[in-house]
Amino acid sequence: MKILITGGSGYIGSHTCVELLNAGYEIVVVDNFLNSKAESMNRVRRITGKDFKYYEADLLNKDALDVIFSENNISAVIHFAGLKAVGESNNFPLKYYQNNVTGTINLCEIMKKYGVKKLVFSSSATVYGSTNQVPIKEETILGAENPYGRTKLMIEEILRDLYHSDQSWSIALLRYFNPIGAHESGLIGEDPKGIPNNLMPYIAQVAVGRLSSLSVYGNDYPTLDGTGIRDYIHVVDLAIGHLRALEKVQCIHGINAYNLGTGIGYSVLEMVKAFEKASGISIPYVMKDRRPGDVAICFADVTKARIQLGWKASRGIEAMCRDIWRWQKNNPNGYNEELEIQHSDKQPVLTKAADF
Ligand SMILES: NC(=O)c1ccc[n+]([C@@H]2O[C@H](COP(=O)([O-])OP(=O)(O)OC[C@H]3O[C@@H](n4cnc5c(N)ncnc54)[C@H](O)[C@@H]3O)[C@@H](O)[C@H]2O)c1
Ligand SMILES: CC(=O)N[C@H]1[C@@H](OP(=O)(O)OP(=O)(O)OC[C@H]2O[C@@H](n3ccc(=O)[nH]c3=O)[C@H](O)[C@@H]2O)O[C@H](CO)[C@H](O)[C@@H]1O
Repeated sequence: MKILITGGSGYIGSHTCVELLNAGYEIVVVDNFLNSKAESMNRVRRITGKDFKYYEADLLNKDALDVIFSENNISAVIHFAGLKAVGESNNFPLKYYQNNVTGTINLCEIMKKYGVKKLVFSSSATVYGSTNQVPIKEETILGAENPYGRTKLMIEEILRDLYHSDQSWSIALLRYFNPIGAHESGLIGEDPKGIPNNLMPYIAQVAVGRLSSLSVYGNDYPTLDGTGIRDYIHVVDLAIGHLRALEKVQCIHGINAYNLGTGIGYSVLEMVKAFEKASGISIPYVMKDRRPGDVAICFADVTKARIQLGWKASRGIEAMCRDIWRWQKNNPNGYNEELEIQHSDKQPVLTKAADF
């Protein structure tokens, strides 16, 4: 029995592949490589010493999904595949609804056809909108502020309807806070296309000389130093959270949302200092106006995941910064540096990468 990982070549997916393989699971990956490189799959093999199949295919192509399910004995799905850039989603909402929502509906239809009803879904703290009640509990009223966030909210609703129509489904909705860091091998990590939107990849690219200085968005928030506070979580802790959620959906029916964070908030300037300490490199920054749509403080109440999944993040910001730096230093241009990509186990191309 195999676990299908959609979007498994991406940042969080590749780290989860490592943890699944290390825990003895057999996996199969589907990704269209729209926002990732196949090289991450080679790196996962290098880290784990284990082999697995991956398919270059798009969730918008239902026939391709059908082939994947027919060729593999899949018992459960971890569904990462989706577009995730907030700004881009404002400019191209249809692309986001099409990719994220239709892609998920296609996946669920094929899962249903093959009687696979165990699903772990990548949701986001973005479904809490601009709530200012912290720590944020799962019961907080939901409301997203941009098309990306609304795709996550809609998918959560669709999955709730699906469960209510057929209670033999088991679904975990994992609401990630701010995933950062990299595998301690330095072989896989976050490799954003273009200029990073998010804080830590931006800082890492300043450190490695790809960008000149960080813009700090707002120093007049009601926080200790005026800068925004977030709940940063090490991507390996997050990946392990998926294993616990997978175990949960394998033994109970139902649909449940879980916050995956540390429960601790750090400000932008605290993160800059922590990164400087871990890397020994000074990060020049300039204060700018607030970024539209940002909240002052956002961190999770993680009690539910601790009690119901038996999961708790264990890595602190020192480890997060150290591991980002190791990844960035060893791979200053992300996965682009690898000249030769071996496709030994790559499955036939089932569809071209989406061309919206
Ligand atoms: N990274 C974060 O800060 C964060 C926070 C909250 C939630 N999430 C969610 O977690 C998931 C994974 O995020 P990530 O940071 O690893 O992103 P990522 O972009 O690195 O990984 C997503 C992967 O999905 C693939 N993909 C996208 N659309 C596809 C499609 N239609 N068919 C096949 N493959 C497709 C991409 O090529 C990519 O490899 C996403 O759903 C994202 O919305 C991420
Ligand atoms: C607008 C945006 O992308 N929002 C996404 C981002 O939220 P977040 O805003 O929580 O993450 P982020 O990494 O973009 O920003 C973290 C903090 O750093 C600040 N900052 C960020 C970048 C920078 O160059 N300078 C700077 O000061 C920012 O104002 C905030 O206070 O990540 C989340 C991950 O859970 C969700 O996916 C959000 O939808």
